[in-house]
Amino acid sequence: MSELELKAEKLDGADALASKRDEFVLDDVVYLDGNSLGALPVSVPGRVEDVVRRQWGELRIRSWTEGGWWTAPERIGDRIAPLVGAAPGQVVVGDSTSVNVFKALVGAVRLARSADTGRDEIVVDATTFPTDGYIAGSAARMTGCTLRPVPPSEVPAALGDRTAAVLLNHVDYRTGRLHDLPSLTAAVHAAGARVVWDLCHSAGALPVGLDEHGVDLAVGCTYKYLNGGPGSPAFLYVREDLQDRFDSPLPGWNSHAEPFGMREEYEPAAGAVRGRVGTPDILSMLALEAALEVWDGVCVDTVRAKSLALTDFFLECVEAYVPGDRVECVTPRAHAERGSQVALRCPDAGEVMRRLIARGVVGDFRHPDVLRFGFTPLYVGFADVERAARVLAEELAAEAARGGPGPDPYGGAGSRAR
Ligand SMILES: Cc1ncc(COP(=O)(O)O)c(C=O)c1O
Ligand SMILES: Nc1ccccc1C(=O)C[C@H](N)C(=O)O
Repeated sequence: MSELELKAEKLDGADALASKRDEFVLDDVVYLDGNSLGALPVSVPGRVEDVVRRQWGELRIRSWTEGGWWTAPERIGDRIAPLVGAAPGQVVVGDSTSVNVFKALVGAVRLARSADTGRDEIVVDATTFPTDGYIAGSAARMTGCTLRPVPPSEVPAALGDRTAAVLLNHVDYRTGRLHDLPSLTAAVHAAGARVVWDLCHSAGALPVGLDEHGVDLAVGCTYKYLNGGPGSPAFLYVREDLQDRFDSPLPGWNSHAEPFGMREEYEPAAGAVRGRVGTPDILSMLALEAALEVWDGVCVDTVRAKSLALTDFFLECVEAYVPGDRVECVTPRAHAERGSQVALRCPDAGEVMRRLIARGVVGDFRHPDVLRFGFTPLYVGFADVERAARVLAEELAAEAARGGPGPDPYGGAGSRAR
């Protein structure tokens, strides 16, 4: 056994979360793509079977009330709340992240304007995952605002009297950079504006502290580190003291104070329910509820500590195994600036990733040249990390022996990038 294999064995032996892996359906693949689609928790198939056969098949309409379907969005929101540092009553589950970005951002502009009508700018993370940028553009057009894309580090300097709302990513999907949520939130507030945080790449991976840091609104998906399944519903956080003034741009009947009153006039419900829109997607939602059971007894600080240990160890193994100039790490080394992934730039990343996947090391490729490896502390171990780095080094060496990078597998176009 090599020194790093021995080290991996020792780290796995001391891992307080090691037994969690058995709560997931995994084979001998090294799965480092939980930042795109989390693995399947063992409890989910049985629960989905019950929801479909018994709750839907036998109880039918009674399940909306007796089976707790109607209140699932708030109930499951309260299960997610402690994972993102929120007290109960502020998180609701439903719709996609994209839809919740829209609700939150338009809601944030309306909140800012209720105090100062002169605010007419939306600042958006210039490096954002595309959907947030597209939706911010539409939100700006709808609200008569100007859209200002700004790199997160330059956001404080860009804020002013005209800023209505700021949309930021907690962790950059491509580089894995963790942005400073407390200080950026404080800067936005000092300028009199409202902030919306996209937590897709931090929820379930690291402490967020929404209440502690006074965040206004936040959204996140549940299919990455929360393992809710493909397309599982997203969540929306509206801070308690803002809920009465939160004016959703999608005021569907599910957010009405009295949905079954079927009244002509809209009267928004109190609390997190105000963030709902239409009928919840119960099958996905209850699959997510089952998936969240793996968090019972798990502390996010423990998850964060293991996440940093995993990414540290991956960087150590890559440095030891991979020739220096072959890859460039674009994920910050500083723990305070690192999410739960490592992104390596490499000239023919698409082809390299294809080869890694063929050898049982599953990460993903992000346009134009990034190998992305996500580390989900609940089911990734240190031996996985060592193996991934070793296979990466072997594939890069094999490629060099073949005469270097081949042609760009995507022909230089972005169509295959996700
Ligand atoms: C930061 C971020 N926001 C939003 C999304 C996607 O939103 P949706 O769940 O609506 O597809 C993703 C990933 O898909 C993401 O990484
Ligand atoms: N929802 C998906 C559906 C299909 C394929 C990927 C995704 C992702 O979530 C991508 C992810 N947001 C990313 O950070 O690249």
